[in-house]
Amino acid sequence: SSPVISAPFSVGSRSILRSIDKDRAERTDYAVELNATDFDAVLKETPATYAVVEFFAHWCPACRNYKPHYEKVAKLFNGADAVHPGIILMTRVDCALKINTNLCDKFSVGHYPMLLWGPPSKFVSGSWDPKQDKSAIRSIDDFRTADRLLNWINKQINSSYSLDDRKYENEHLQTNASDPAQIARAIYDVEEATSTAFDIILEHKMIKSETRASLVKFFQLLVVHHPSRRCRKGTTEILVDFDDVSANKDTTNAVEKGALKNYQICGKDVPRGYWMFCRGSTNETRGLSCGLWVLLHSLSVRVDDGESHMAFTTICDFIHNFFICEECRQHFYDMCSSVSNPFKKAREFVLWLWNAHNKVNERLMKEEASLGTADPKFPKIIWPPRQLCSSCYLSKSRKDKGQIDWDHDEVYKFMMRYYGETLTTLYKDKVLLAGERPEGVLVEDLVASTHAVVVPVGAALAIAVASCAFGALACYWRQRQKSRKPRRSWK
Ligand SMILES: Cc1cc2nc3c(=O)[nH]c(=O)nc-3n(C[C@H](O)[C@H](O)[C@H](O)COP(=O)(O)OP(=O)(O)OC[C@H]3O[C@@H](n4cnc5c(N)ncnc54)[C@H](O)[C@@H]3O)c2cc1C
Repeated sequence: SSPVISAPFSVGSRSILRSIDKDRAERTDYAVELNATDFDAVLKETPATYAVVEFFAHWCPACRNYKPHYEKVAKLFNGADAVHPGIILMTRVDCALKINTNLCDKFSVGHYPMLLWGPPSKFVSGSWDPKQDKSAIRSIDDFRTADRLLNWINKQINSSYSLDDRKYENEHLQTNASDPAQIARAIYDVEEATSTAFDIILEHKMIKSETRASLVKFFQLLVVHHPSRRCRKGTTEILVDFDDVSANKDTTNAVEKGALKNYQICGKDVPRGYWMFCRGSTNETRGLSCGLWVLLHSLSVRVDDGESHMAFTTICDFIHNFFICEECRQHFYDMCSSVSNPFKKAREFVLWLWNAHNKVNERLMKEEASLGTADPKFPKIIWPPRQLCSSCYLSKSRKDKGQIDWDHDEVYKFMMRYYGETLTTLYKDKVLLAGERPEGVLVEDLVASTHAVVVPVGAALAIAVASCAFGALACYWRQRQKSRKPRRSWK
């Protein structure tokens, strides 16, 4: 029988998906444009050691002329193909936008463009005053050309970056495709994809009585296995209250009333429009759909044998009901439906998803080539390439026959490493746990340092009651909770 429930609606297309990505991320530029709503969040979360903020006004001709210089430097440090990633975050704030007036005032912006430099954390809820002697934030006084700006930076941090620096590029491969360490940065994309997907579900009013169960199941999967701690935490909060906000009432009504809008699935500080691993070289490519794939793979490598088939149906149902790209849902649905025997081992599920993704890659490879819609920097490839995992290829692979002989044991090992160990929460627990929490709920207790979840008795019960009606995964999950020792009692 089919593992998925039937689609109750028909929305979306690839173009919608792309326009959403486009709306959400201005990705033609390397410097990240921030505004008063995301300034603190982005600077707080960036893994970079230093930040440059350019305050400008979009009407200012000098700023327009300066932009190519600033971008030249930003290109070295920002984006998926940065030559020196993770060191300096280059940003800009348009002070001509009303929303940014206070922000620009706080940093004493008196002329355009004006550039400030400092550790990202110092900009968070920060200010700058030219009269202030001792400030971790400094004004950059020599930045008129790309060369001069880079020189100024080099002097600050004793570096010798050059505008001519080039990353070693394999002839056929993208730099990020051949560097296994890059996936560690994808934790941000997985968070952004989770948050964006949830927003889309709400914006498009996709939670209906027919789809509700599949969302709850997916949330349960996220609570236990999402690679980001703060997404596990946020999802738990939603799940604990999900019945209150949506069950026993008309779900659509509850959603329309905005009850779920108050919940932020990965917390309030998740950066937006900031795809790191999934940043395309044009506005129309990558972003959300790349982030979703990475999320799905990172879930697949975290489930146990006993959960594998339920995780599979949960993901199939979720994509089918909630992925806004119609064509994608349909193709994925077909692949899900062709699985006839339940998975017994997590390995089978991991490899199924890997193979399904490669089937999509193979199809899109041809389609994008004929339509000219490929991201020139990230053409589709059959994955993983040899450069990433040479042992995944059996030595006698018959490349000439257009066929790859995979060593599936090696592929499995590689997937576990790549999406498991390497892709994991980077930030400090303390910072996360300082966040607000709903009254009486010690949500941090729900999230242990491993990917297992430790739930205080009350919360376990609340979630179980809210979810057990929806199927085996919930009950299985509930049992897992019961068998774990609560760290602190529920208050
Ligand atoms: C479930 C789903 C179905 C989709 N179906 C369609 C469709 O039918 N038509 C369509 O036009 N678009 C579809 N998309 C979007 C499309 O697959 C890509 O996500 C999008 O084109 C962006 O491509 P990308 O270059 O960022 O790489 P993606 O394909 O998004 O991959 C993201 C990253 O995952 C890694 N990766 C690549 N292949 C594999 C693999 N086999 N196993 C594990 N990791 C891998 C790579 O590091 C890659 O950069 C779908 C997306 C999803 C999530």
